[in-house]
Amino acid sequence: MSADHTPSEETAGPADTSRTKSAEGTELIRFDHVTKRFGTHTVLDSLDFTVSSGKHVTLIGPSGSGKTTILRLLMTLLKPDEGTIKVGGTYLTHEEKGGKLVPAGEKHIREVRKNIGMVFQQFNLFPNMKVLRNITEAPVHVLGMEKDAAEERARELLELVGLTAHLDKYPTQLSGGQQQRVAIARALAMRPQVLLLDEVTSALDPELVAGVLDVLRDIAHTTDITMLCVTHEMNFARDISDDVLMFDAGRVIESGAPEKIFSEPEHERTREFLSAVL
Ligand SMILES: Nc1ncnc2c1ncn2[C@@H]1O[C@H](COP(=O)(O)OP(=O)(O)OP(=O)(O)O)[C@@H](O)[C@H]1O
Repeated sequence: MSADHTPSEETAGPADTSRTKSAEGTELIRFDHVTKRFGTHTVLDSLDFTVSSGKHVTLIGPSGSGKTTILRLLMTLLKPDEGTIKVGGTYLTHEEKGGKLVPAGEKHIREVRKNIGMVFQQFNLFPNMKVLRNITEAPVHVLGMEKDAAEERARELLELVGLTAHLDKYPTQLSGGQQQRVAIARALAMRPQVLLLDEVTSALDPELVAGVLDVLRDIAHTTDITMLCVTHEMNFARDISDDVLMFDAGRVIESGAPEKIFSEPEHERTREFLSAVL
């Protein structure tokens, strides 16, 4: 579903964000016949899609169409009722034991999930830790990074998100937009292969939205990280996406390059949705 993307040297920018380099264009995320129900409500209906390494893929569609559910499945905050999910060629939902596929255990899930970083609507920073420590905490305690190396990396990332002057502050001393930029730096500090962005500006005051989107545009254009993004910011989606997937009722009804989806949508539901949001 995701279009091929020609490898480009210019994507190897100042913040090399991938922990395990995988060749650009290889399959990084795979959903195979994934069904998710809440009670009798089928939110994802035998969903198939793939995201290739290095791509920026945006999920759009009406409220309740299942976009956030996809990100929550990838974060293993939810489990699918049917189907399988792979990240970097490894099952997230299952593991192979004795030649058989069995439901994944906690250890396996933790290992695969290290490849995935997520930024949520609410910034979810540790309130009792200063900005620098918010960013170094997981690399030190989860990846086992040396504290000095983690701090050096955190300083680089704070520069990337424009917050060098604030590293010694507590989250409550920052604006919502600044807190969200710390959350972005914190996610990148784990050197994930894929960054999941779930409506990261929807909890922000309008005047703070542009600053956060600019930082994400910069990351999209100067690093080789794969992005899977749910957003209602259509101009942002148009700017950063290699592929846009239009969801309706738990299925992808249309997909393609942003120029095609935004300018010449084929599906009536896509046209209706875009005319309501653009
Ligand atoms: N934990 C849950 N329990 C019950 N229903 C849920 C749960 N999480 C999501 N849903 C329902 O699943 C459907 C899809 O939700 P989801 O958040 O994935 O939609 P979305 O496309 O991201 O919508 P939005 O754009 O409004 O965020 C909605 O009808 C929602 O109410």
